[in-house]
Amino acid sequence: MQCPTRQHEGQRFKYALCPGLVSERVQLFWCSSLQDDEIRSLQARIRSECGSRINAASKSAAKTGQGPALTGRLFRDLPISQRTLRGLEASKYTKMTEIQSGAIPLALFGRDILGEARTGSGKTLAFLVPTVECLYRQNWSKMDGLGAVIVSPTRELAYQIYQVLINVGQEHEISAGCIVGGRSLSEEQQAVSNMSVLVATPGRLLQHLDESPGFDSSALLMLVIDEADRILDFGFQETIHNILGHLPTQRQTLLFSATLHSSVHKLGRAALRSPEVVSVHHNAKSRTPETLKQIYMVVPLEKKVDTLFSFLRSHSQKKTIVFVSTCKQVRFLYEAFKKLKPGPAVMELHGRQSLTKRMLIFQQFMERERAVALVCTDIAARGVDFPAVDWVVQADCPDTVDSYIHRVGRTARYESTGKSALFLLPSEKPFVDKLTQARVSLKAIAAKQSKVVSIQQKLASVLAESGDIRHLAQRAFASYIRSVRLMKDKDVFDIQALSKEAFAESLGLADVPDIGAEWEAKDEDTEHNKLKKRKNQSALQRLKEKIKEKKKEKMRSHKDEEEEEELELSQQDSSKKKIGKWERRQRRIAAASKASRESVAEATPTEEDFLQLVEGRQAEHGSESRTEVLPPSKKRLKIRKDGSAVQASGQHVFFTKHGAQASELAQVADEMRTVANVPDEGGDRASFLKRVQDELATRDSSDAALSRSRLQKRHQTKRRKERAAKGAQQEDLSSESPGSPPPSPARPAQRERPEQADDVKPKRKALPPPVSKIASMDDLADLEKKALNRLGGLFA
Ligand SMILES: Nc1ncnc2c1ncn2[C@@H]1O[C@H](COP(=O)(O)OP(=O)(O)OP(=O)(O)O)[C@@H](O)[C@H]1O
Repeated sequence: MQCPTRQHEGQRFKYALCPGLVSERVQLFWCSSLQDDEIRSLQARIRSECGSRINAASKSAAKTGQGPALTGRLFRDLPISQRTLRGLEASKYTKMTEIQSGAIPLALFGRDILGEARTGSGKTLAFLVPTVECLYRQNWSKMDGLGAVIVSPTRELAYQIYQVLINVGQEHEISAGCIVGGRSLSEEQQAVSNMSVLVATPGRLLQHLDESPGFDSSALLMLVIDEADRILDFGFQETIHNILGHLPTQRQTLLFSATLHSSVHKLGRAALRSPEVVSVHHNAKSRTPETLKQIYMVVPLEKKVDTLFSFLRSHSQKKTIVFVSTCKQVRFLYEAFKKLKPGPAVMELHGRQSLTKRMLIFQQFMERERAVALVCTDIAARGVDFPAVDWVVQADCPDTVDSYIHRVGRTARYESTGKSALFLLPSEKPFVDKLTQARVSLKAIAAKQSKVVSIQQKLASVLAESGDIRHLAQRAFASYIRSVRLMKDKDVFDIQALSKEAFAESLGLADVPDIGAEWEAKDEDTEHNKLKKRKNQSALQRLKEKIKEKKKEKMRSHKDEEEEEELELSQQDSSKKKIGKWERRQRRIAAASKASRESVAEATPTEEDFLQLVEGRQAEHGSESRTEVLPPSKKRLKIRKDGSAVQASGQHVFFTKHGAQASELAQVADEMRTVANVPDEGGDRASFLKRVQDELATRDSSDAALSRSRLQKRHQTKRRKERAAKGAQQEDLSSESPGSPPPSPARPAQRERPEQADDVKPKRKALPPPVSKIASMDDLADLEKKALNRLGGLFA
């Protein structure tokens, strides 16, 4: 089968304004004058060389299976134009890879191709060279409408293909553009009608085919579907079928994929006509490049963030790509790791970023040679050709073996080497068997625990400082749990095996975030139905439902609280009923007496004694410390055993060094310190109490001595008076016997109550009854002696 031919005259210099991703002017030079001779000779060569090589090429391609990517065949040996050759050489492409040497001759000959080759094996050139050549040989101009279209699953990949196209086609005169979602459709509409080659994502291409009036695809020569497996994974099957419906059936189609699954074959059947299957690594020992070293680590969920951080820090000079399951995880890890110093240099790439930002990061990461880690979702998993990536880390287990292969394919591309690490939860270990069955061999490695740093505390403080990052952590938590819930392969993904508390803690969260009751539901069918329902709802409806659900939950919890309160009250009531009248009265009396005791206790100087004595103890350390301990309010305080003081109102007061009341936090800290220091302080208190007792005893005995001497004085005065009176009597009544007058009742002076003596106050003995009559001076002396003895006994 030969390429369809079309002849055009008057081809002149063309350039194109790329209407999609890149707004710069791109010039693709096409032959300024038709070189009919060259085209004729090329067609003759293709007929003879490629036609004869058709079977041999596909057979040898299928046979090789392994070995170096480059075959030794040179681009210059191909029947291709000088312009394409110059473009290839300018881009440093001289030797062909296996997929290129297998697919290009067949494609030049005009055959449809179903190509399968490992990641990084050069599929892009395998379809770009035939595309450019096909248009060149047809003298294609913008007047002919759309000549070739290349469909790619992602914007990044489309942009990358577009760049290779303008490099390889730099000597040609061709208009090319890249159209992807995320830009204004109307801006593109005018430009697309002038394009000869378009690189497009499926959705946007269909939109133009449907809605752009000047967009003529009826004469299309070549359709390329790149990363077909990915396109199908993204759910573009229907879109592709609709696109096919717009395109002419008489066309050449090239379909490339890293994996040829039944679904890809199915698409191939719909899109291709009698294709040549070029599967260069079909029989290879491994489905991944030999230059790729692969390891896996079993990491518990709660250790994952620590392990990832430690890994990146210890590989900080490498260029690394980290894959996680969701955009929210990317956001959290990026923001959190940025805050942790010293940490790795990180970048983020995910689908929630604006197109401009995505492109900017994409470009920046491409240009960085080392010492950077790109945290991303599967958006960067397929086809994207970042140069010189040292490590691919899959922090979350991929959904399928194919996803794994695509992810690791971001390193060890073309002839370079690379390494990959897969983190698996203990419950995800069956994934290793699946990889082994799919001809992917990897070694088990354990992280050196001594090298794994725990960043949990640091994360907790980052989250405490920043509400935004805390919010990101909560969302990352929820989105991860949901992603595991949604995974189809239940042999590998077990939501029940996830320790949510520990996971939340590992992200620095104090509580387990609410992920929505529906995600916790265990019933598969119910869950499935709910998801189905959610899918069919509009975003607004979903939001409304969410708010409703939240409100309901609030009401429920409020009601629960109320119910609990009610229950408590009713329990109190019922217990009240059970208490008898007599007991209630007893309780009232007890409560009243307790209250009066407390009020007495508050009024009693005992508390002040403690306070003073504390002051006294403080005074041992100097007068300054004595004043520091005083609370500024000078309210009466009760000192408790733990060193805290209680105001009359019952509120705790803690003394600080400065005498002021400490803040709530400091109070808690003081409380903790007090509790922690109980043994020491207990020792202090014991000696302190002993000192108090000694001092009281000293004071008591001095009081007793004072009282005794006062009493003695009083007695002496009395005796003197009595003697004087007796002498006078004797003078008056010289006949009467000598002696003292009877003493007045011996009342000891009221002892002054020592202020601090309450606690050690001895019981007072009853005083002797007053003596009414004194018989003689001897009696008086005897009485005095007895009284003194009694008083002395009182203070002994
Ligand atoms: N013939 C060649 N000579 C030198 N380098 C090449 C050649 N072909 C491809 N490369 C380089 O190899 C790398 C991988 O090529 P390409 O992106 O086309 O691989 P791929 O098979 O499409 O990978 P994936 O399946 O991951 O998309 C690129 O950096 C590309 O520049």
